[in-house]
Amino acid sequence: MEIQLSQLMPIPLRDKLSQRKSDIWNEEVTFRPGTFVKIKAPSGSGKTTLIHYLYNIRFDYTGQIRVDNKPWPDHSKNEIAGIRQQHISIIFQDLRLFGQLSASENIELKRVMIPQPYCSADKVKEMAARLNVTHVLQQSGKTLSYGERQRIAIIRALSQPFKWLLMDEPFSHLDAENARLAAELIAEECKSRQAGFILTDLDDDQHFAYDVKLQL
Ligand SMILES: Nc1ncnc2c1ncn2[C@@H]1O[C@H](COP(=O)(O)OP(=O)(O)OP(=O)(O)O)[C@@H](O)[C@H]1O
Repeated sequence: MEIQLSQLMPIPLRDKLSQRKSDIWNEEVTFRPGTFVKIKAPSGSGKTTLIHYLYNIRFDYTGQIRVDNKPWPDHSKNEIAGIRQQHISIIFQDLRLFGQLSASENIELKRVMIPQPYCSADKVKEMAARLNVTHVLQQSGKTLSYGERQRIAIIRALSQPFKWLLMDEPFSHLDAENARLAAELIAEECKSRQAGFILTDLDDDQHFAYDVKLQL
């Protein structure tokens, strides 16, 4: 599944962004299937805005985003729901766990959303063990530390099928060792699905062998 951007520009940021050079804003960009893409940008330059455009939950832009060769607005509601269940997964910067549900229930909601779950309950346990969060699985979302929330959000995103994984500063609350463990798991899961990812971050990093590096 290819994602193509054509002359994409956030309407509220047009004046600010048109004054600086970007590899993405107002350019032609194609994200090829299976590629590991890093998008680097300083704070406030639109990383979250871009991720929300790519996931089709924010629409205040000019230009076009084509998913599977079709602009987002031309997809029906059912098609969009299907793409989010089967083809595009996401780790939000603000994580978006349900505070009243346990960590385990937060993951389970996503895992069983599709009739044939992609990933088994044992696989979830295995991922939790690898990311050192087994001990918080029964804890409510609102009592988790941000680092724990981030790892639960990563596991939740990996528990569904996808061809693209969108990640908005996915290691911002993790220490170096836990970030390394999370990156290793994400890379493995992407490779096994022949999936790509689009990751935003503030700075350079060595977490992945990126195929493409872009400046926002
Ligand atoms: N709906 C909106 N209307 C106007 N301005 C907005 C809107 N949403 C975000 N902004 C502004 O757009 C800019 C980019 O915001 P965004 O959250 O995308 O940046 P970011 O690169 O993800 O930042 P950070 O690294 O701090 O998370 C910010 O200056 C923000 O204040």
